[in-house]
Amino acid sequence: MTETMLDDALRAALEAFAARPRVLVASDYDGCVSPIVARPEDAVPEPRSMAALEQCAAAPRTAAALVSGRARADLRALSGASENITLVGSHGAEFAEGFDDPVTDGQRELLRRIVAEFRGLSARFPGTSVEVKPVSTTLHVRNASPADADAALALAESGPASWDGVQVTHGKAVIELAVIETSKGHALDRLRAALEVDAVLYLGDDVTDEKAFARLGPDDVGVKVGDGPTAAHFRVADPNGVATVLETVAALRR
Ligand SMILES: O=P(O)(O)OC[C@H]1O[C@H](O[C@H]2O[C@H](CO)[C@@H](O)[C@H](O)[C@H]2O)[C@H](O)[C@@H](O)[C@@H]1O
Repeated sequence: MTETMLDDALRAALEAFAARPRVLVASDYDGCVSPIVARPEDAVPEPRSMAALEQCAAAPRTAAALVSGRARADLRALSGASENITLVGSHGAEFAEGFDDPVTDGQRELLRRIVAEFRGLSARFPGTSVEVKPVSTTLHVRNASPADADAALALAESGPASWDGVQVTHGKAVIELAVIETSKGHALDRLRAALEVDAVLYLGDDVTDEKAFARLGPDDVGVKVGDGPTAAHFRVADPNGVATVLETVAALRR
């Protein structure tokens, strides 16, 4: 990939951020560190981004994290992140220690029923697929015809998405149903407190990242990746821009 130029305002914000004593550099995974691809299992990271994130994690008084909708174990396997990078899965709910609250038998049973519904839908609509995670499941429609994608999503909405205890997230060519509350904003709050950092940089491309951007303060930097409404103050076009942001911060913190 080619280098992306950062605009002057973003460059200045990154310099001010990097001048803070203790910082956290955190990013979403899919659509940021990895480009969006047809099959979720093929989402490998942009090498420049992972190298820069590892450099940040190794720099003095600098923490690095990936905060993803993925199952934490899948995030570890796909990203190839070292133990130096903090991984948070399940849209901000899944830490190395597990979930904030134990997942109940009732929630496990609800998830089992949702997965069964999704598998039934997926069997009816070619090109759709089901991803099962510890507290949620995702119906993917990226590889279905537009008509089949719309029909599958509509049936998911009117079916399991309407059940009691189900949290609905709309993402990129997916609908995701969780049996616990998830929030990347909560994840950032928890990381900020645990790591005792003075400022946070967060990059994200999807609707779930807006909960993280909403938790950023005046000393923090939020970078939206791609188009769409956002609470972030800065924007880059694509994962190539993410790599440039991370490389810039890594160089400033070295
Ligand atoms: O929070 P993220 O790290 O951005 O994870 C969000 C979801 O990402 C994955 O799905 C998305 O990426 C896939 C691979 O590029 C793409 O095929 C799919 O259409 C996208 O929605 C992942 O599969 C989900 O589990 C995550 O929730």
